[in-house]
Amino acid sequence: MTDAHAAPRGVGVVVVAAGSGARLGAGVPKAFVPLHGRPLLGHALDTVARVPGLAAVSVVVPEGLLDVGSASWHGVTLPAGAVVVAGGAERTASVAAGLAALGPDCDVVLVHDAARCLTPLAVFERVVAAVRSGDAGVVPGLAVVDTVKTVDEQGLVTGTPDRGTLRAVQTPQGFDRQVLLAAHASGVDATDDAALVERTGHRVRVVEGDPLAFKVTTPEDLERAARLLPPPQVP
Ligand SMILES: Nc1ccn([C@@H]2O[C@H](COP(=O)(O)OP(=O)(O)OP(=O)(O)O)[C@@H](O)[C@H]2O)c(=O)n1
Ligand SMILES: C[C@](O)(CO)[C@H](O)COP(=O)(O)O
Repeated sequence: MTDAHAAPRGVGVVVVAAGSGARLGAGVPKAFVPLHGRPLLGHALDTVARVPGLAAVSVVVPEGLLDVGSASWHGVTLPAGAVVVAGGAERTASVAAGLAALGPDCDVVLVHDAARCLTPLAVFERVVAAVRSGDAGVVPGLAVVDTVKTVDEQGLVTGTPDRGTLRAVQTPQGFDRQVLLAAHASGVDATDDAALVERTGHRVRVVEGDPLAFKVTTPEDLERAARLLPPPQVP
């Protein structure tokens, strides 16, 4: 856990962008689909570059898009010093690859979905502040507005959890770096990084998320993002 008495080092951010985007069905990997003329990944990185205390960034992309080096890499401007690495077949493997590529200068790590490309900076700041306050893991979340049912394989309801105890969680998810490394060392797959940390017995806190941190998953989500993002300024 981050030592409250040691001088804090910086914040590292792993941006996962290696998914195929099957549900979006755009014909190119989702993070490289344009939104107002620029890839979702570029929009996500605009905000990552403004995270206070930023010390390292790793961007995880599909193997076929590792051709970094051109001035405008698939229309994406990388934050200074960012490294680009290949992802894995599942999100967990992509996060592990990005985590391994982060430089030594960070003690707090944020894991962020490129697909949550409109996440406001304030969410990043809330997550970092909570990790720095001593929580091993911190996730942004929103209260659930629908009643949620658990079901069996036949679709029969097996229970109705108390809605007041549920949160729909988003990214960036923030962690003490050593805790996240240990959690990923298990090699287990999970739908988010906090679940891996929870399994190691560490405390994970939920802070307030933001509706703008929604994940672009379907064509309708992409249309919604286009409506929400102010159009680019024409000189
Ligand atoms: N093997 C994978 C799978 C997902 N991701 C990233 O994890 C985030 C959340 O995943 P999701 O929205 O499910 O993206 P896709 O896997 O691309 O979507 P789909 O399931 O529709 O193919 C995205 O930024 C995606 O690029 C990744 O880096 N590596
Ligand atoms: C990490 C995540 O965005 C938190 O809500 C989510 O679990 C990713 O799920 P996906 O199926 O990989 O999109």
